[in-house]
This record gives sequence, structure tokens and C-alpha cells, in this order.
Amino acid sequence: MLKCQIGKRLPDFSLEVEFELERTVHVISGPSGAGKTTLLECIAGIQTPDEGEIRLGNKTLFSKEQGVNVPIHKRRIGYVLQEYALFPHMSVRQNLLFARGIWRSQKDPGVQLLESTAERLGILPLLNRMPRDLSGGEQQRVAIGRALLMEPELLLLDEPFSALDSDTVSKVLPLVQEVITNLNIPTLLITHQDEIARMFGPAILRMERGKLFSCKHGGEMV
Ligand SMILES: Nc1ncnc2c1ncn2[C@@H]1O[C@H](COP(=O)(O)OP(=O)(O)OP(=O)(O)O)[C@@H](O)[C@H]1O
Repeated sequence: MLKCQIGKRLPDFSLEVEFELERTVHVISGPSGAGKTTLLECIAGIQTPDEGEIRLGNKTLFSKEQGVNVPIHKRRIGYVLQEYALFPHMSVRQNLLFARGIWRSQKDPGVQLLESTAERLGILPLLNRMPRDLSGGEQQRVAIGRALLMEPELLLLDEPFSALDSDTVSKVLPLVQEVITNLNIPTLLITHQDEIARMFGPAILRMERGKLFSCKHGGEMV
């Protein structure tokens, strides 16, 4: 379970949210500048909230009161962005292994996990290719595979399909949806694309001016 009650003030913007998420996918929609990315970055540890607390399972990731701020690499959070952010000088296999910090070692049990994850995402035949030789949809599946290989306890996806054309989205989406749904961990997915929101719904949250609302009930989340 993810429990988040934080405040973050930027010069012309302020984020104030309080919510709890079970092990399901929640879609976040909302206008540009509403604070969606800021929220995900606070949860991931890229930005530091000014106040409040973030708990994941029984771990405190951030607590202003207790002076806790777990560094990004120790949060066990898979974070996928619109830009695939693969390492251009590494093969797909090395990119995936890097997620586990084992890209020099072939003996790690993670290699087996790598192959099964790559198979589920349909990228097994691509393991020896370089990122520049992949299509956008393939690169995004590698980026998602990399996030999964961390064996995350929380998955954050920030517009992961918006750089892809609609044909590619239709092909990639069912595969990714199945993998993510089967993961059974709390997942936050930012998207402006209705088709994607529908596939992952019905748990849709709406962000406006730094506040989060539940669309289903029309009220502010508590
Ligand atoms: N480093 C920063 N310094 C000052 N203001 C910032 C900073 N980063 C973001 N902001 C402001 O915070 C607000 C929320 O930005 P954020 O990127 O979280 O919105 P968003 O909902 O993700 O938007 P989009 O859908 O366009 O990506 C915006 O008004 C933005 O200008």
C-alpha cells in the first residue's frame, strides 16, 4: 500500500495531496501544469516535499517530522518516463541488467528473471540490439522491462505512451497492460490518452492546481 500525505511549494505553484493506494493501477489525468509530474517526482525521491509523509508498505520513504528521506536508489520504485531514457552505448541486455546493478556479471540469478521479463514484454529477440536500432514501441517496452527488473514495490509511469503513434500504442498497450496488472503492486499512471485511461481504469484520479480528486466520486480524496 502507498500512503502519501505531502505538501510541496514551488515559486508559483503548490502541491497538497493526501491519498492511499492499494495494489491496483490508478490513472492520473489533469491539465498541463496541474502538478502530476511533481507528485510522481516527490514519491520517487527526485524532489523533496516540504512537509508530510510517504509510506510504502511498512517502510517510511519520507517523513518531515521524523527527518527521514530515503534516497532514490533505495526506494524500490520503478519509474518510466515519456522519453525512454535508455543508455545509448549499452545493448538492450545491458540496459536491462543495469537496472539490477549487475551488467558485468552473467552469473546473477537476475539473468533468468531478465529473460522471463523480456519474453513477457516481447523483447527477447532484441536483447543484443542497441537502442538506436529499436522502434519507439520497442524502446518503451525495454524501459518498462528495466523498471520491472528492479522488482519494484511501486510503479510510476509518466505519460509512457505519448511519444508513440496510435498504431504502436494499440500493439504495445495490451501486452504492457497485462504485465502491469499481473504485477499486483500499487501503480500510478499519468496519461492524457483516453484509450489508455479506459484500459487501466476505472480508478481514475484527477489533478487540478496541485490537488488530487477522485473522478468516480467527484470529491477530494482523503
Ligand atoms: N523546478 C521548478 N521550479 C518552479 N516551478 C516549477 C518547477 N517544476 C515545475 N514547476 C511548476 O510546477 C507546476 C506543476 O508542474 P508539473 O510538471 O508537475 O505539471 P504536470 O501536471 O505534470 O504538467 P504536464 O501535463 O504539462 O506535464 C507548473 O506550474 C510548473 O511550472
